[in-house]
Amino acid sequence: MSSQVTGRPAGPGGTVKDREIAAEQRYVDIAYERLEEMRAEAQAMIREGFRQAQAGTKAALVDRDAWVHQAARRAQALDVADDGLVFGRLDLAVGEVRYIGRVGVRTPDHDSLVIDWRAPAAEDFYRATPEDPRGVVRRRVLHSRGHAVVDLEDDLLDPSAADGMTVVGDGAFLASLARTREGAMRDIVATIQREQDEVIRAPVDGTVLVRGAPGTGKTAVALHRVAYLLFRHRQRFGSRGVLVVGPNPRFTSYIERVLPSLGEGSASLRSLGDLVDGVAATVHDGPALARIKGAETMTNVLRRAVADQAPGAPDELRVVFKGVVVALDRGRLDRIRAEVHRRSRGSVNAARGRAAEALLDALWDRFTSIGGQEAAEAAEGAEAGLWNAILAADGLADLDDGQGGTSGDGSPREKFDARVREQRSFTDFLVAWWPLRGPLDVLRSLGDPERLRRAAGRDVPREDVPALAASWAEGPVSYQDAALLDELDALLGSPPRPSRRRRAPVADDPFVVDGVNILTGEEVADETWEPEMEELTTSIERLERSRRVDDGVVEERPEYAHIVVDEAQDLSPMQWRMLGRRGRQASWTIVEDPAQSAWEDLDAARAAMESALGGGGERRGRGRPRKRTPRARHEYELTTNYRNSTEIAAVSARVLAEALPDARPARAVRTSGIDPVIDVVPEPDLATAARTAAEELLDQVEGTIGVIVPLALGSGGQATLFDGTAWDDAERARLAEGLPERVQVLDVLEAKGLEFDAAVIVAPETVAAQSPRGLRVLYVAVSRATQRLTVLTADPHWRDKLQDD
Ligand SMILES: Nc1ncnc2c1ncn2[C@@H]1O[C@H](COP(=O)(O)OP(=O)(O)OP(=O)(O)O)[C@@H](O)[C@H]1O
Repeated sequence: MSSQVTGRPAGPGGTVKDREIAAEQRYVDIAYERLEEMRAEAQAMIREGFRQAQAGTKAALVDRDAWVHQAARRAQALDVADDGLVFGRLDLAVGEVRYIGRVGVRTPDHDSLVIDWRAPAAEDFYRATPEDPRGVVRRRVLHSRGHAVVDLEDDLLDPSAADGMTVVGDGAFLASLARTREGAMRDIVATIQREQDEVIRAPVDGTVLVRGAPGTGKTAVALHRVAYLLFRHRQRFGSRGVLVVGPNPRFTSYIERVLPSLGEGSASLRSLGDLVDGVAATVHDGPALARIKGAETMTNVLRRAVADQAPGAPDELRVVFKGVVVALDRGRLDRIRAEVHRRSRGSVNAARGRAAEALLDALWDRFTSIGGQEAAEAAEGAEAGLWNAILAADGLADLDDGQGGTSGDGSPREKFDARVREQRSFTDFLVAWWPLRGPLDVLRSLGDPERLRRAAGRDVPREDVPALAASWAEGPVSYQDAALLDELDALLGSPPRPSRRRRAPVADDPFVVDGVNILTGEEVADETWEPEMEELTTSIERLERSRRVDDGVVEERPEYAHIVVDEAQDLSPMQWRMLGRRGRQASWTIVEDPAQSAWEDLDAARAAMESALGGGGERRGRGRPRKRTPRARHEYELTTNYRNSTEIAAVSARVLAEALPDARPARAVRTSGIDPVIDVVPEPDLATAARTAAEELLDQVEGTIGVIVPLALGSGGQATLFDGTAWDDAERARLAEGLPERVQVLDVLEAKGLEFDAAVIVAPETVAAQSPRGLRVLYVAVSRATQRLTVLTADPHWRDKLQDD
């Protein structure tokens, strides 16, 4: 066996490596040429499709539609291959060579030039190891800049079969891990490791649960799995949608380029704070409030809140029928409301019609019980008698039609209903007494401590009511509130949206007031009724829409076919319910690290997660509840830390040992030779010291620097901060003032899932003390940096805890 190793001078062509690079470049050039042709073909197909679509009949349009759609997708996918089209090569023992790349490229005769990384034939690239070479002799990674191959790295997997094969490499993979972080996550398509690939290609149905310590690639892997699912099961996931949920908008903007760089722009990326349309949470509740708001018992509180009398609702209903005044008092109205709520589970707004019926029933009961019917008949009889006398005197016929002396159609009850419905006093009452409410109205109404006390029952300790009410009375919506708003939305049922197809006007409908049907909230057309038109959504239309998606306008769907939940360890039961409603039939990918959990009651969160994954959660939108089927579960653990240097990983391992003595840290693979700095600073000087540390780091690293401070706990009964520094927005802005953009000042919760070249952790003792799970939150903070870590503490014990013995 002989194989050459890089670096040796190799005559006029440069080093062995240079020659190998040149050879690969020739192949890559051919692949790019073909890619250009394919791109031109796809563009031509789209142009032609649009041209024919404009001219053609509907049937022809549908026919053409499919291939236009295909072509458009193809063109989109080909666009992303501009950078690093080919990144891998496999030399198989059978003599076959396979090139692996971002997209598949074929010759006009359909021979494969480049295999898409997600295709089955590419699997060996990620799975082969020296212990299990799977027929691979050499695996080569090509590093490119644009179209140019700039470096190579080989793994010899089966030396016995490598006769004459050149092997080059100098740790380019490890070097790539140490690269500068530029504030956005990058795809790892060329260097996915075997254990990661198993997750990416895990079975498509059921739930994939991935655990791993910080930096093991959980987020990266989850995103690559989305690209894989969309590639291999486009029909299922592309049309019904994939949702990726992260902890906060900072995180979603950190990861948002990964999928487009893999050619997938169609997944919806949302944070827990903006998952509900129209809601953008900006603040975190302090731990005490978050615990209350996140607990599943909140569902009881919210149910009671929507069933309570709406603010400003009238206490009495009065109508007049045939001169008889019929009234319902507060007690009676309360009983009616309770009964209607009991019968209208899940859609309070849509129950207004039922409320109207119940009121009419009660009014009729009241009318008959006070002898109104007889009084009305007597009055009618007297009136008719008088008329008959007048008509008889005039020689005209008797008014009596033989039907009992009353005029008009229907039974007495029907007449009663019709007359009452027409009365403005009835319709106005209905609108005020059973208003069509939005989730935020209801939540804000709980800002009234008295109302909240009624709704809270025994589900919220009395002493917590004032702080809870204060947090809802005014101020911004918090992350936990977003889940409550979603719960309320499910309870209330969205008021029906005005339909695109306008309804035919219903002549004389008493529930239509000022052009709006007060039972449904729907606009009712007056003059311009259009008959129902056949709806035809073409791929061309969808394509237009998906362009908007690329521009950042992603439509929220009521439900998705697949949901990815990142940082799942932090979800409260109420947040799981919010997700469950969006994935009752979905398959799931859940990534988490229980050791990083800020949530106190992990067992309750687990139970809520199981319920969400099992299809639990009320329906959003309409439609019949679907049958639940047991979900398969596939569990994986990622064990290698690709983010932190071994030196930084050692500090985070010490925090982990404090937080969870039995937990196992991941194995870091890259040693930098740079020890973390742990300094003791007097408390009042912490902010200044943090700024100075950030300024020093600006000279030491090229990429991003995160200054991670304790939580700014706001109003609402939470603990405030230790003396000296309140880490609120103003203080943070002061700290960041004048520093370049690559320095970010953020709190420990915002830092979730992010990474920086360098991190400054301020006041670990405060972070640890801010909540019962403070040590785990600190564990998150110290595991953010790739190259350099500075910790500033006011407490010498903390230096001793974190420092190497
Ligand atoms: N196979 C790989 N090749 C190259 N880089 C990788 C690989 N796997 C992970 N990384 C890099 O390691 C870093 C950490 O990855 P990621 O953020 O996905 O980890 P995580 O497990 O989600 O961490 P955390 O729990 O802290 O959020 C990222 O910069 C990612 O690009």
